[in-house]
Amino acid sequence: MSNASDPTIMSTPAVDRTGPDTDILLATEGLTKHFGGLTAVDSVDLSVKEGELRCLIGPNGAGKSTLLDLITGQLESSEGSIYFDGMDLTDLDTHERIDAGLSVKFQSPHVYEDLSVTENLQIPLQRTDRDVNETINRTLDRIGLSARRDVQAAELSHGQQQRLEIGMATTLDPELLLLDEPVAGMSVEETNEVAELIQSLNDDGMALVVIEHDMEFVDEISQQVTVLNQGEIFRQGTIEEIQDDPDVRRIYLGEEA
Ligand SMILES: Nc1ncnc2c1ncn2[C@@H]1O[C@H](COP(=O)(O)OP(=O)(O)OP(=O)(O)O)[C@@H](O)[C@H]1O
Repeated sequence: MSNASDPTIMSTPAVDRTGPDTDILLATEGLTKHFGGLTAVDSVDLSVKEGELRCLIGPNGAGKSTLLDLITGQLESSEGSIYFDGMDLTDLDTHERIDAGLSVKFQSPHVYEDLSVTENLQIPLQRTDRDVNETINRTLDRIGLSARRDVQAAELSHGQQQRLEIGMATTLDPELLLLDEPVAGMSVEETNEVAELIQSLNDDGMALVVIEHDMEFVDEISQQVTVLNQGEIFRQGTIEEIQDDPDVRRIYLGEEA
């Protein structure tokens, strides 16, 4: 989505940071969140390029989920700005951010267990003029649940519920999908299925930010990695650079440098 035709938005700095003249899709600037005396996210400048797959890692309590909640608007920032696709999202609510092209899947499944797989997928399509049947069929194919389309969501395995929720988060083809620990508690087979799904979404051009603890999974899916520690960006680089960095091993893996 682009607002290049809107002169009021063109005159804002957001367009310089994430607009049509740059390949940066999301940029946070000085993003900060205080909880009382604790600074959970501390002056974070995070950039995500169009079509990029970036993993966000870091020790427990590093601020990963808080950063994701600030980007989606679930939490209000204490300081700083969030730019996305030429717009300043900082003061927009979550629904407006979704309309702008952001989507999120939180850690635990939020599917409607009493509804069928297809009925769950219809929920995000209520406000769209898309061809619902075509969109649902394409999504079912993408998440590998075509054969289970009429099954109640309560009957699905944990891994299938997670894939259904990724399907719900992607029916509207967001430009950026944020995933919080998408393979937590999954078997190896379920983890591999989600890895394939994430890669196919990325192959289709979707940018993703994935919070993850499982380094094997990060190694499998990731192009770029950001390490958060004590609310700050500690390192950024490729998975190889991050894995070989002795300071990252010390803070993240608990090893001595
Ligand atoms: N609503 C809240 N009120 C007060 N403190 C909070 C709140 N949410 C998070 N925190 C604190 O902010 C810090 C960052 O938490 P956050 O959950 O973002 O870390 P995380 O990197 O996602 O950790 P984990 O990997 O364990 O999920 C922690 O010290 C946490 O206790």
